[in-house]
Amino acid sequence: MTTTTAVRTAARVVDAVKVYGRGDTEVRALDGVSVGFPAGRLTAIMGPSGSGKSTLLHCAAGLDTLTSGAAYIGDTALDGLDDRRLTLLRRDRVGFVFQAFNLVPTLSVAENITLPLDLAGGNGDPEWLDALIDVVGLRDRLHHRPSELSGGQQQRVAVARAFAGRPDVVFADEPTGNLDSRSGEEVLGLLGRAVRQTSRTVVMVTHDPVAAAHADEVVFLADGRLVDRMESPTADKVLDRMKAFEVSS
Ligand SMILES: Nc1ncnc2c1ncn2[C@@H]1O[C@H](COP(=O)(O)OP(=O)(O)OP(=O)(O)O)[C@@H](O)[C@H]1O
Repeated sequence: MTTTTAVRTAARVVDAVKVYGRGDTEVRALDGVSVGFPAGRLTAIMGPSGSGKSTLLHCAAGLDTLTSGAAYIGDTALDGLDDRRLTLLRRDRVGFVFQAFNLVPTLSVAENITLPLDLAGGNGDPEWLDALIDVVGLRDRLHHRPSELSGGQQQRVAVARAFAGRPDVVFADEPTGNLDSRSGEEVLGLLGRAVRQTSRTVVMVTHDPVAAAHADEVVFLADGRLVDRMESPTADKVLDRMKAFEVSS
């Protein structure tokens, strides 16, 4: 029997190229990126503005397609999927958290959390949902409407919703971008707990070194290329690495 110590990747891209526009207006947002996001970990994607962070996240998550190269969720190649299968994969195996909370104002907190499951025609796993409500600390708010919650609480609902269907990987694009620093810390702490307590995978785009310090690892992009990776980041180390980009650009 062969034993392997290789860490399973929840999502990855190989030789990812994304070109927007044509001719004079052509932008090479991703220029040959190969990166894997290990299962059971929180990975942050950092880099200067315009370096391709959101493009990488969207292409890795199947929200956008690559110009060339390949994107995988687990072992499933996204470019081999027709629209229907891609929709099912996004629904069943991927969760999303965006800067805007995107909650449905007329639904309660509980209904917002289970909305993806309801749309998929299932009830989800009651024990999982129950544990999740404790992880996000929303048990006493379940029957409130989003407008009755603070921004931080609303984003916690969005995080719970993203994890509700036990996805293989949750993609978060600037999840603290609309929050004050205290609420942002709460949501980041929550993402970290969700990864540790539920063994799920989170990939998060951020421009904030303090946010990136919550990750197990940071990957750095510059000009559409992967230029560095940092294990066990601290805000200071990430800030120093980002300053080096300013010097070199
Ligand atoms: N839909 C689009 N059409 C044309 N160009 C685009 C499009 N989306 C992104 N770009 C360009 O691709 C490059 C990478 O953009 P992207 O949003 O991925 O960067 P980012 O690192 O997330 O930036 P920021 O930190 O400012 O959000 C930028 O030059 C951007 O202007």
